[in-house]
Amino acid sequence: MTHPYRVHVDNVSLRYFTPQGETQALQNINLSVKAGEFISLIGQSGCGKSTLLSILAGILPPSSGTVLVDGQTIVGPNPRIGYMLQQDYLFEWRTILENTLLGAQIQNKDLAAAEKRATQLLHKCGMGDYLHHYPRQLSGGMRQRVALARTLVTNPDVVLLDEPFSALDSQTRLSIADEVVDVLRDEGKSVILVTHDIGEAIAMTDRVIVLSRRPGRIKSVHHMDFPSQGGKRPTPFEARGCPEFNDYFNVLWDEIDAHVEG
Ligand SMILES: Nc1ncnc2c1ncn2[C@@H]1O[C@H](COP(=O)(O)OP(=O)(O)OP(=O)(O)O)[C@@H](O)[C@H]1O
Repeated sequence: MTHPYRVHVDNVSLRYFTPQGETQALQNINLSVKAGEFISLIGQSGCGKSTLLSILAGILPPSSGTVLVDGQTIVGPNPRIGYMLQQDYLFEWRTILENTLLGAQIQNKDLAAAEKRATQLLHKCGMGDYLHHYPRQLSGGMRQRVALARTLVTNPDVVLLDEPFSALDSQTRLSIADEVVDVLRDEGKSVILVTHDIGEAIAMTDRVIVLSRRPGRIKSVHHMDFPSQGGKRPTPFEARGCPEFNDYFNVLWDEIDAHVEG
């Protein structure tokens, strides 16, 4: 059965309970993502972006509401959902290929098939010459490319990206954004990106969702429509050169800034 949306967040709220008291982190979040669509979540620090991503990943149960992937309720970590974090968490004693295979081993997948896919993915991510290197031999950008291949090796339908480039220098960020988007679009994934970088959200995703100050609610939704270049959406780097980029930036800046004013 096909569902109109790959991911559907239905009225999700989350309240943290600690010895210091309660924190209402998210309130009545409704959101859908189509197959192959890229969205981003932006908002002030503490508005609940990472909390929402943890709920989507199935590692934090919502206090109320549900998350569905193709109509199926997410009740825990799910192989259909891949999660790429700010830190790459590569194991230093495993080669690049062995690191990439990790998820497939944990999920008891056919290892010969997984090795073939891992090798293909590493080539696709520009790491084909480094299969038998160790993480310490790689730059930060190269390590994140390996982390992407590792996230994709089990072929999840949905990929969650939590500030995936924030540990990288600005030049590397720009080039890796192009490569990551290229691989994820080519693989047909649905992507949910959390970032503090408004430019990254505009350049990389089809829709930017602004969360309000805590408790996080959806404040506004913005479609990033760029004129196609050669029949395709411009790459993140090309998008930054389009006049629309500055227009979107100003709108989103105001959205977040206006919010600070209260
Ligand atoms: N484990 C926890 N226990 C209690 N409160 C928490 C916990 N994790 C987060 N919070 C609180 O919930 C709110 C949302 O936090 P969250 O980390 O999701 O925000 P964020 O938008 O991702 O922030 P940032 O942009 O700074 O990473 C914050 O007020 C935070 O202090």
